[in-house]
Amino acid sequence: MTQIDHQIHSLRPDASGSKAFKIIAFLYGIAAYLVFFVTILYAIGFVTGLVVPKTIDMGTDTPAAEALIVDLLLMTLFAVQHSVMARQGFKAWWTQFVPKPIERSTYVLFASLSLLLLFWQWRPLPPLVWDVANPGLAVTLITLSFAGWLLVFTSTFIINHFELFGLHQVANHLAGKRAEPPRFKTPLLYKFVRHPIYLGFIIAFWAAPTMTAGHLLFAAVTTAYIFVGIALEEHDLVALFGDEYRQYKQRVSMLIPWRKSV
Ligand SMILES: C[S@@+](CC[C@H](N)C(=O)[O-])C[C@H]1O[C@@H](n2cnc3c(N)ncnc32)[C@H](O)[C@@H]1O
Repeated sequence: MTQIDHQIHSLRPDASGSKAFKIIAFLYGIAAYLVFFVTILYAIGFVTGLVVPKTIDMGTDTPAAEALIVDLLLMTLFAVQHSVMARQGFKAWWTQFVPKPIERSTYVLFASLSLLLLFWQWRPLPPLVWDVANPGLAVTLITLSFAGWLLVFTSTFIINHFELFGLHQVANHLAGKRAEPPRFKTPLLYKFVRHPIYLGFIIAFWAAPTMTAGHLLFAAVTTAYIFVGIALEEHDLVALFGDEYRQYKQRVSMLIPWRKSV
């Protein structure tokens, strides 16, 4: 058994546990999923500036330098939490304390809470970088942004929405089933790009008719973080799936379907 095989084995949700624990774990999984769902809906409003009470261009009036530091700290907190807790080594360590069936739900809950903290504490940076005056172009950009969010949602369902957000694991545990080990998949959009979810986020963050300095900071830092996240994720995927993933990387672009990219 390789080290990775051992880690995967140790991450599989345990089919054991009392009925009461299984029910509590299931309810916890549903609660974590609902928190995630509210957070992602809020994220759409936060970035597009629509519907929600506090958007990326609202918040406490703060001197620019202070706003820059606060916003960078909030994004760093999210990036560190999101990346560190997703690594196989970290999962193998913390499942000594967190029951395996609820490991993914706990990850989803922590990621959602750090995003909610970002939305709450975000400081606006109002200077305009661009403001599209042409109504047709403005509508095209906002439509493109929603197309980005749609790409994110669709891709999660294509790869496995309920497993990504922990519901599959708690439902399996409740039913007394052992989870299957992770499988390499290239369904639909994954045949054209390796990271359609991340592509959707990039489109959603950049396609804005009004781009303030604060929004630009958010789009630039999250895009940089996505590239770091891809490097870390692909390192793990190569360790998990070996040549299958190496060949996939050679065959299929990272983000842009019509251009072979690394
Ligand atoms: C948030 S999803 C993002 C998936 C992909 N990077 C994207 O942008 O669509 C991250 C999870 O998907 C898994 N994953 C990514 N590509 C995969 C593939 N081709 N087959 C199976 N799992 C994959 C990773 O191991 C990780 O647990």
